[in-house]
Amino acid sequence: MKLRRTMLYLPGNNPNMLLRGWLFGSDGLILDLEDAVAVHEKDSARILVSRILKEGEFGDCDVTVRINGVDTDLWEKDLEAVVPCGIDGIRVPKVEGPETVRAVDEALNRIEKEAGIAVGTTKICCLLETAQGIWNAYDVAKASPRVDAICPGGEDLTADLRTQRSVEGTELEGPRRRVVLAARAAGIDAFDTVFPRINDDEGLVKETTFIKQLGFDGKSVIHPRQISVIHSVFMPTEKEIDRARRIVAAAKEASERGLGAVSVDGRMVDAPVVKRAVFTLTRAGLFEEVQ
Ligand SMILES: CC(=O)SCCNC(=O)CCNC(=O)[C@H](O)C(C)(C)COP(=O)(O)OP(=O)(O)OC[C@H]1O[C@@H](n2cnc3c(N)ncnc32)[C@H](O)[C@@H]1OP(=O)(O)O
Ligand SMILES: O=C([O-])CC(=O)C(=O)O
Ligand SMILES: [Mg+2]
Repeated sequence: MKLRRTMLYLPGNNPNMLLRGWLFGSDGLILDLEDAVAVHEKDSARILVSRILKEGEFGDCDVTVRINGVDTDLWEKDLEAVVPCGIDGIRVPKVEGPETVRAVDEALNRIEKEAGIAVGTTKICCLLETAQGIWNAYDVAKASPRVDAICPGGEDLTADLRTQRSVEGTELEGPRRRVVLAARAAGIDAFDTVFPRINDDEGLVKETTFIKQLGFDGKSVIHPRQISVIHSVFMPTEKEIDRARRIVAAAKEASERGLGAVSVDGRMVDAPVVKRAVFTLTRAGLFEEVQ
């Protein structure tokens, strides 16, 4: 079991960031070949990323690569360069519908076979950054068993919606709710978009608190200083952990004694309450207590 609260973007043309990115404590890394890389550097970034995947260090981070969009002539070359290196997954930008996922899935099948990697190993995280992509969120999430997460891409999406990113995030509220709903219906993870104001910790806490409440599992990150801020919002408080432990213990005892409903702190404890308590302990990293 592994938490995926923060995924740090590392520009694919920046050797310093690519080599040191794993040291900052994020749960995952996204080596980026798409929008962080200028058009004239696409080939050199692909070579650099592939080399660093082979020779670099990544600790326990979930390692993914954001490839270029399927509307370019770069995405298959990207896959061919990075998939044989043995990564956890790829992030596909600007996914508009299930057919995009199926095209990537087919290419992955071929590349994994040729590389002697078990077919299906490389997961797909889909970025939904157009109105059409958000509209098709559930179909995208179900398009291949490789899809293990979907996320709204707030920067591109606000451009497509003909609006601007506001401090309050009003313009992203509907898309975010739809992405979480689609992800949960499909049984996969939902990650939130990046927070672009790197020096605004207060704004980041506010946004993370909001997206956590909506049900997101984590957030993409552009700067190392954002990681601990997000982790602290996702970390349950001592009080929440204590209560969750007592709920799980009471439920266990009730089941051993053949009892149905029990109460903790004067509140009925039934199956959904236990489920939420287990989730709180999981989020606190107390995996052994929920086995
Ligand atoms: C809309 C989208 O598609 S978002 C995804 C694509 N965008 C990206 O990947 C951008 C990722 N982020 C960055 O490139 C940078 O954080 C920037 C350009 C926003 C700011 O960079 P800087 O001005 O260098 O920030 P700052 O001076 O605060 O950096 C402090 C240190 O953190 C390092 N750092 C900053 N961002 C990152 C990062 N994403 N990954 C790893 N290290 C980083 C810097 O290299 C610097 O290290 P140093 O002290 O050894 O020189
Ligand atoms: O949120 C992300 O992953 C970044 C992105 O591509 C966007 O916002 O357009
Ligand atoms: Mg984008």
